[in-house]
Amino acid sequence: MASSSASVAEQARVPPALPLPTPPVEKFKIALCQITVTPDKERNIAHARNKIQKAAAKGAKLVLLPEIWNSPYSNDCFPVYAEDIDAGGDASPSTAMLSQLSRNLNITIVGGSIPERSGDQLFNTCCVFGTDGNLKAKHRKIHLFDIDIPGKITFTESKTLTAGETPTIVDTEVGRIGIGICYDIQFQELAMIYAARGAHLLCYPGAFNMTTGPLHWELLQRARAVDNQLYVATCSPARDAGAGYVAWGHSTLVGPFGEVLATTEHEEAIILVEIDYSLLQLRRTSLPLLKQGRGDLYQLVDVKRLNSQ
Ligand SMILES: NC(=O)CC(=O)C(=O)O
Repeated sequence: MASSSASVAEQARVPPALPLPTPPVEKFKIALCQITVTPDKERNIAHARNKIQKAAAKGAKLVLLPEIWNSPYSNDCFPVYAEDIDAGGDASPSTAMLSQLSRNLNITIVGGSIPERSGDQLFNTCCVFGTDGNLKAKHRKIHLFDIDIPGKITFTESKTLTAGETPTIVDTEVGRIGIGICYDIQFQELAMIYAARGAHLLCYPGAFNMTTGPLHWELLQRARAVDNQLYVATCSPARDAGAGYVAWGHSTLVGPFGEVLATTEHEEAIILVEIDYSLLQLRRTSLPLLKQGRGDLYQLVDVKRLNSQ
């Protein structure tokens, strides 16, 4: 808790120019696997397996999957397709596959998201596996997708899902990665906290829709990247125009100047692209935003860190 001698803001203040940790690798290939999702869960798992193997064979050291890749994206399906990730094994065939592949292929996997059952609650959860096959982090979507755009789209994830309570930043063999799921990208403070904690890359598995997709998908990714001067990767399911929820697609990698480095349309695709972390420091030297922030006028407060002190 905050002591009386220092204000809450002073205690939780995030230094504007936290030194960037030295990443374990400077350059590597990331694969964004924009895959089709069907009502057949076994097929979805086998299909994701196949695409991850293909990506690794092409040299990917980090593979990113879409939001809700083992199930259709619907409140009716979440309870039916949900897995008990903590129980593992047969209780979570989707994450068992990711764990096995990350170990066998010696790659890091940011495993999109799947519906997770934990006791009597359901979450929209992303699992990160290291090259040893171990679960390094689990991010439960913090901001549930409850929106109502009249005549366009209404969706209420909170009908079935519970929101996560923790930002997730993880040290992997391919750098320090901050995780968000889809709607989490709308909330700039989450990305700012990750940047302040030294993230090199933000990964957002997402399934934007046909209204917010064209308006916000690329804009938000570029905004998060340019504001925080880091890489931002997104991965969507491929579009199925006949599905109840139609995904926008357009999985993308954005660089630390806000530049789109690679993207695609809405069909199935594996986007393979190089990340060069040496650009992070270069861009931050050219454009010293982090040093120039006016901490005397405004500050970012890391409430989670403050509460754990
Ligand atoms: N699945 C989502 O969270 C979708 C979303 O954020 C959107 O804007 O579309």
